[in-house]
Amino acid sequence: MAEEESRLKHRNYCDNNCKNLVLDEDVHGVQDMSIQKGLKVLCDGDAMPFVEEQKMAEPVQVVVANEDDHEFVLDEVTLERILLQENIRDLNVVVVSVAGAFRKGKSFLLDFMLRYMYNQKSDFWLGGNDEPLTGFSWRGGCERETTGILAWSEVFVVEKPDGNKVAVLLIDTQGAFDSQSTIKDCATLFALSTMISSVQVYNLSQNVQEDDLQHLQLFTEYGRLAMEEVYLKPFQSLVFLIRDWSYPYEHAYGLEGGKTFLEKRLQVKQNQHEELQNVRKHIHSCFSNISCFLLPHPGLKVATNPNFDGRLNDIDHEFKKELINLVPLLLAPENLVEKEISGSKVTCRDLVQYFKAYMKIYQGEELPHPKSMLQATAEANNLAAIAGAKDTYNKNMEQVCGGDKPYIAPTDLEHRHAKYKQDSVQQFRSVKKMGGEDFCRRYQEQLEAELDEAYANFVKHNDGKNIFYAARTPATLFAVMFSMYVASMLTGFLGINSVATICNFIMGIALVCLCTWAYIKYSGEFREVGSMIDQVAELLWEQRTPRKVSC
Ligand SMILES: Nc1nc2c(ncn2[C@@H]2O[C@H](COP(=O)(O)OP(=O)(O)OP(=O)(O)O)[C@@H](O)[C@H]2O)c(=O)[nH]1
Ligand SMILES: [Mg+2]
Repeated sequence: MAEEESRLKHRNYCDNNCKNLVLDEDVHGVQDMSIQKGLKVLCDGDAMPFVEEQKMAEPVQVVVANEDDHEFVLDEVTLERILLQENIRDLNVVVVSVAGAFRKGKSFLLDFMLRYMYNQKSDFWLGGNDEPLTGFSWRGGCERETTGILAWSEVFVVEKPDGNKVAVLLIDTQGAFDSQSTIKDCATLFALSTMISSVQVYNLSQNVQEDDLQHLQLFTEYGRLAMEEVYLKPFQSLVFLIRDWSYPYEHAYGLEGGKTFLEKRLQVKQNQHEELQNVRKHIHSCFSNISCFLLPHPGLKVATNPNFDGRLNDIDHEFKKELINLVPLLLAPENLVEKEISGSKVTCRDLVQYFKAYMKIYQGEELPHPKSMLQATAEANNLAAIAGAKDTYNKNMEQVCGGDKPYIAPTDLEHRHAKYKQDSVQQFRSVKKMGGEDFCRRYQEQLEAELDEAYANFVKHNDGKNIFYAARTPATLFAVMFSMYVASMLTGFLGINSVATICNFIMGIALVCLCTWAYIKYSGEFREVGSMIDQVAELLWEQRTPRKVSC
C-alpha cells in the first residue's frame, strides 16, 4: 500500500517536472500531425525510475512563407504558445538553428539533435539501428521541403554544469536558393534565424566556396541593418558545417580538421584582393565565435535511395562516428550558448518580443532590397552611366546659359537642349553596361526625364536674366491699374457708379500689389507673397498674349 502511494507520488512529480515534454493534443491541435511515440525514460528518480510511453512534440511553423507575394508572417500565437509555457518562460534561452542552401540535409541533422535532446543521459542517444528518423520533416528528392521557419514545439530544460537551468529551442529554416525564392526571401530568412539564434549552423556541402562567403556576408549585413543598435559583434556563434567532406587526408573530419581548414579559408592576407579581404573581415566582425566541423558523406543509401527512412543501418559508420562528436558539441550542457542581445542574456519571454520586433522591420519598407549579384551590378552600371551622361549635358548647357552667360533666345536654348540631350543619350548608350537591352532602356528613359527636368531649370534661369521678363509683373499691374482707371472714368461719366466703384477698388488692389511687389524685390523679405503676385501677374499676362513656347 505504502509502496503504491510512493509510486503515485513519484509519478506526479515526474508529470509536473516533465510537463513540457507532453503536449496536450487538444490544446495544440495536433491530432492529425504525426505523433512520435517511443519508450522514453522521463526522470532519473533516485528511488524508482519509471518508463512511460511518451507522446512527443512536433515541428511547428512560426514564420509562414507566403508564396505569391514573397512575404513572411510571424505566427505570434504559436510562438507564444511555445515560448511562454510556464516552466520555461523565465529561463535563459539557447537557440540552435540550422540554415543554408536547400536540399542539403538540414532537417535530417536536426532530427539527430532531437534524438540527443531526448536521450542525453544515454550513451546510445543516436537511436536503434532500424529506427526511422522522425521529427522535423525531411525527405529525399530534388524539390524543397522546409518552408519559412519551424521550431520544435518542445523547449528542452537543461541544467548547465553551474547549476543554472536553460531552455533549449531548436529551429529549422527554409533552404536558400530554391527556385521559388528571391534573394530577398533568402536573406530575410537567414538574417532572421541568425538574429534570433545563439548558435547558427551554416550548413554547406563539400567545401566553403567564395560565393558561400559572399552570401553569408550579404545575409548577415541584411540582419545587421535591421538591428537597432549595431554592436561590434551583433551575432553569437557561427558553425560552418561542411557536409560530404571528401578531403580527410588534408583536413581530418571533425572540429580539429575544421579549425585548420577554416583558418586557411578565412585568413586575411596582405596581398589579397580588397574584395576577398572585405568578405572575410565582415564575417569576422559579425560573429563572436566562429568554428567549423567537417562531416563525412553519409553513404550512397542516404543520398540516393528513395526508400531510405533514416535508419542507422543504412548510414555509413564514419558519418555516425562524427555525428556522435558533432551533436554534443552543439547541445551538451557544458557547450550550450545562451542567447544574448545587446550584451545581456535573453529569456524565452524576451525572445518572443525580439522576434516580433525583428519581423516587423522585415515587413516594413525601410530596409533596402537585397538583389542578385547581376541585378545589383547592372543597376550600378546603369546608374553610373546616367550620372556620366547627365554631367556632360549639364556642362554643355552651362556653356550656353550658365550663371555668367547672357540671356539667350528661348528657341535657341531649346535647340541646344535638343542637341545636347541627344549627345548625352548617345554617351549613355555607348557605355558598356550589364542587364540587357530592356533593362537599359528603363534607365535611358530615366535619363531623358532627368534631362528634361534639368532643361526646365535652365529655362527658368535664363528667363530670370531677361529684364523684360523681370518687368512683366509691374507692367501687368500697371496695365491693370491703367485700364481700371479708364474704365472707372468712363462708367462714372455714364453714371454707372457701382461699376465705377468696383473698377476703383480693383485699381487700388493693383496699386497695393505693385507697392508690395516693389518692396519685396528690394528687401528680399516675404518671398512667398512676391511669388504669388508674380503668378497672378503671369496668369493675367498669358490671358492677354498667349505664349507660343511653353517653358
Ligand atoms: N549527401 C548527403 N545527403 C544527405 C546528408 N544528410 C542528409 N542527406 C540527404 O539529403 C536529403 C535532404 O534532406 P533534408 O534534411 O530534407 O534536407 P534540407 O536541407 O532540410 O532540405 P530543404 O528542407 O528542402 O531545404 C535527404 O535525402 C537526406 O537523406 C549528408 O550529409 N550528405
Ligand atoms: Mg528541411
